[in-house]
Amino acid sequence: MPSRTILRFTKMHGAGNDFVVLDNRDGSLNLQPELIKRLSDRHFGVGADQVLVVETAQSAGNDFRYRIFNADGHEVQQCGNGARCFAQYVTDKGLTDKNSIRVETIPGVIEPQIIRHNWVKVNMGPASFEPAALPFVADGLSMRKFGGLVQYKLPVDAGLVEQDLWVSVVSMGNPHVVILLDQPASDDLVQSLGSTLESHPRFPERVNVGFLCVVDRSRAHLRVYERGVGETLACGTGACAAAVAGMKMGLLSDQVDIVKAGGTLTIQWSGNPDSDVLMTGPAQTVFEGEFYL
Ligand SMILES: N[C@@H](CCC[C@H](N)C(=O)O)C(=O)O
Repeated sequence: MPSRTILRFTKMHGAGNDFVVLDNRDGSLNLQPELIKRLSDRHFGVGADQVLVVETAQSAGNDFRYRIFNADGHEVQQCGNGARCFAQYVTDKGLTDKNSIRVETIPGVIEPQIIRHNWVKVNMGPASFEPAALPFVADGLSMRKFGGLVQYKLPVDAGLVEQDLWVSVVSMGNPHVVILLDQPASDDLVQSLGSTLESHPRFPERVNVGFLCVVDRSRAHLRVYERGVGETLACGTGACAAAVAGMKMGLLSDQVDIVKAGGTLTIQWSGNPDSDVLMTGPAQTVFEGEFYL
């Protein structure tokens, strides 16, 4: 029997947004795009929307470093559902005995807190509505205000939709465009408009596309076509972005349940520009395994 190099992993999900979680505290993993793509592949690999990596913190006072890779192999800045799974993972593995941890990500430190087993609240830091933060090239576009939120008139040609579309942009450390609809988005709309906007030239680093439909002031439906993945059953930063957009528009209260195909996340935000966005929801281990490299 030939010897095989084995990569141990944990499969997790947060509201159906699924992850392969790797422990790289010793820095030994070679996290090349090819490996990420193989792990994420639903037919030839484990299957995941994102690969999450646990590393040691680089600054004193922080507990861990958290790296995130989309299924297409690209490293990205932030992942909300992943943040809850990250906290549950380091707790389950006994890597910390703290209830609340400080976790380094590319845009800054986030603070997940275990509320109870498999239920995590995360301080995701502030939202930004500045185009440059995504980045989004807004030059020359018409703008209007919806409540306190700027909307941009974006020319789109996406098969089903060939028109000017009013959109808002939000950075949760990673880029989001939010489209407000009167009714929940159809599959066709999410696929055609999602894929077109994800790589629209106005978003040079591509974008996550959220389709928001408000039910009442404390509840909204959301579908997200994620950058580097396609539509997922839930997107945590997408829920934060859509919720704060809806709050700024005056349509949602300061605590809202965002309902997605895979589950519901609760988002809280005071509305002050510098205040942090809080996200609460599930984080579940599914299985552990060994991947043959
Ligand atoms: N599923 C995530 C977001 C993951 C990253 C995103 N696709 C991006 O490219 O920015 C979440 O729960 O936030």
